[in-house]
Amino acid sequence: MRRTQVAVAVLTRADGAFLLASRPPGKPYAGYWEFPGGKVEPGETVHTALVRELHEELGIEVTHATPWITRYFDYPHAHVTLSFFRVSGWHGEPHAKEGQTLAWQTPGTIGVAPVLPANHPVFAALALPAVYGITQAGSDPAGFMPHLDNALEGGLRLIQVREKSMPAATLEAFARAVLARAQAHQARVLVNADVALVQRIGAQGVQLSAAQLGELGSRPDLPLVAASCHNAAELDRAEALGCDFALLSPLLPTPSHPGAPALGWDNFAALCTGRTLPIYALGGLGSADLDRARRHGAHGVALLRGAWL
Ligand SMILES: Nc1nc2c([nH]c(=O)n2[C@@H]2O[C@H](COP(=O)(O)OP(=O)(O)OP(=O)(O)O)[C@@H](O)[C@H]2O)c(=O)[nH]1
Ligand SMILES: [Mg+2]
Repeated sequence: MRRTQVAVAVLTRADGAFLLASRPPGKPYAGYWEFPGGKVEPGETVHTALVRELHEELGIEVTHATPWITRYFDYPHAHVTLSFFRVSGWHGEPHAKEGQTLAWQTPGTIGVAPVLPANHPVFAALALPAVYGITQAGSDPAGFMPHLDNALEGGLRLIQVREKSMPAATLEAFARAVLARAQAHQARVLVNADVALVQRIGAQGVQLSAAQLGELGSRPDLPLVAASCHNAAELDRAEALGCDFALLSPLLPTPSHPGAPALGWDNFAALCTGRTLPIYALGGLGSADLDRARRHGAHGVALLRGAWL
């Protein structure tokens, strides 16, 4: 069956709420909740289709839309490729022009049902924050804690414990301390590479190395599984394993990996295109680079030094 190309919008307000619409009577899956959007017509790019659909369905003019993730789903009536965009800028007040019902939703707590079956993983992806902080305690775990507290106070909600040079016992104590502080802020913690350590301390997930991606036969049984990727083959593997998100690095040259060839923005954007996984850009970035990273297809930015300033 031919694949139908669909442009889909996650219209997001400044307070983080996003818009869902119920499908009007007469369409397949009438009454189901979906993101606004619709089919790409001949001669259109996905972006122009998105702009047209939001004008037709909601009466708004899109001013800022960035590519996000892609979903491939087979319905009995159609095989669809759903190209999701985040829409964060528009003129006008969204209103239902086609008999839909509209509802603003908070990420993490969807208050409407049923939703279109293709969309379930999309809500989990939307609940991943924009910034992923990677610890840099080095040989001073105690000295790192005030930086962690500051970052949590400042809104950091996703953390990777990655301390390659820490002895095992120190690392376990450090990871437990990070987890306790994170949980007080409903922040989630992943630990680099060590599934057994994640399970022992009850952290939310593991950040798999590219080498582990090649070795694992199946997804570790944890709430969050992320992958560290550097090329298309590793991203393919991360998707096949059913990871929740990926890091893609190094985007720019960085002092933490001197001499490693950087991808650059164009290669980064090409690697993000068509991916089902949300991708965090890593390498040489600061939090001020979030919008630029998103314009190149990133879900968010992963920061080492930049998360703990
Ligand atoms: N708009 C939209 N479509 C979705 C989502 N999820 C999903 O599986 N789809 C599927 O994508 C396809 C295209 O959707 P659509 O019915 O909105 O297309 P459209 O606006 O061009 O409508 P039309 O064909 O009635 O003119 C449908 O098969 C729909 O089930 C979603 O979140 N939003
Ligand atoms: Mg539509």
